[in-house]
Amino acid sequence: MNIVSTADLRRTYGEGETAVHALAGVTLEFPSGQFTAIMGPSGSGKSTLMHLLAGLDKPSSGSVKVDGHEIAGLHDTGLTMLRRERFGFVFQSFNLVPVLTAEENIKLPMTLAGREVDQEWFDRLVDTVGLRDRLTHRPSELSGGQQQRVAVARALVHRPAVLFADEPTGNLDSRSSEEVLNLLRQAVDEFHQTVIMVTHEAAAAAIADRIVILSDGQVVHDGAGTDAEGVLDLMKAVG
Ligand SMILES: Nc1ncnc2c1ncn2[C@@H]1O[C@H](COP(=O)(O)OP(=O)(O)OP(=O)(O)O)[C@@H](O)[C@H]1O
Repeated sequence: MNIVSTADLRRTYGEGETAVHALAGVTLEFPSGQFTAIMGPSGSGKSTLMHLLAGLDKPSSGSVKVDGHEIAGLHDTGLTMLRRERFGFVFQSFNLVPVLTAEENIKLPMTLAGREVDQEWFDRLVDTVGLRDRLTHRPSELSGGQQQRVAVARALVHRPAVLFADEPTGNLDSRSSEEVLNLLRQAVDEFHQTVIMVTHEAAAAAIADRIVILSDGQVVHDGAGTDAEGVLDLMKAVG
């Protein structure tokens, strides 16, 4: 089953001669339980695509469906609800709340939604991300890798339909990157999560089941995952 799908998705910034076609007709399907890496050169439309998929921006034309329902026409409150209920987010800049402890940060999506935290799930997440002994620490007392692991747990605490990751390893050293990527992989393999990750790092994309490459706002490659060398070859092949 497709959790998210797009049809002829377009997003144009500006008008007339100066218009930028950030997305120029993208049709993609994202089945449940798949780990997709979205790649492409700078300015190819990766962030624009992710923002549209996640209901953070509205398309100029075309369709975005979540669970088979069109979201392009939803009002802001509807989109906010959708994001809160169905999506989890991990960004390059961890985006944790500085005054909250790691535990409070992880539980925040539930607190905001006024929902009870499933303690068993919380415990499993905390053990998976390896932060049991850091739960009372504030973000400033954690390393970058630890902060990103808090962010991953936070993104999963409400069991989202899709976890969106935007350059999740962009601010991390290679060891922390590997830890965070392995966590995302575990989320797919063990928790049957669906992950859509934007990255320009071949080593990061190599963890995915599927590689989508954008160029000038269009899909120029959509195929099975491969190792880092294979990803680099793909990137070269599409120019
Ligand atoms: N708010 C905006 N206003 C005008 N143009 C924009 C805006 N956002 C993005 N663009 C343009 O749309 C195109 C796609 O941008 P986008 O950020 O989606 O690319 P990207 O692949 O994510 O790039 P990067 O890897 O550098 O983050 C670029 O040409 C960019 O300059």
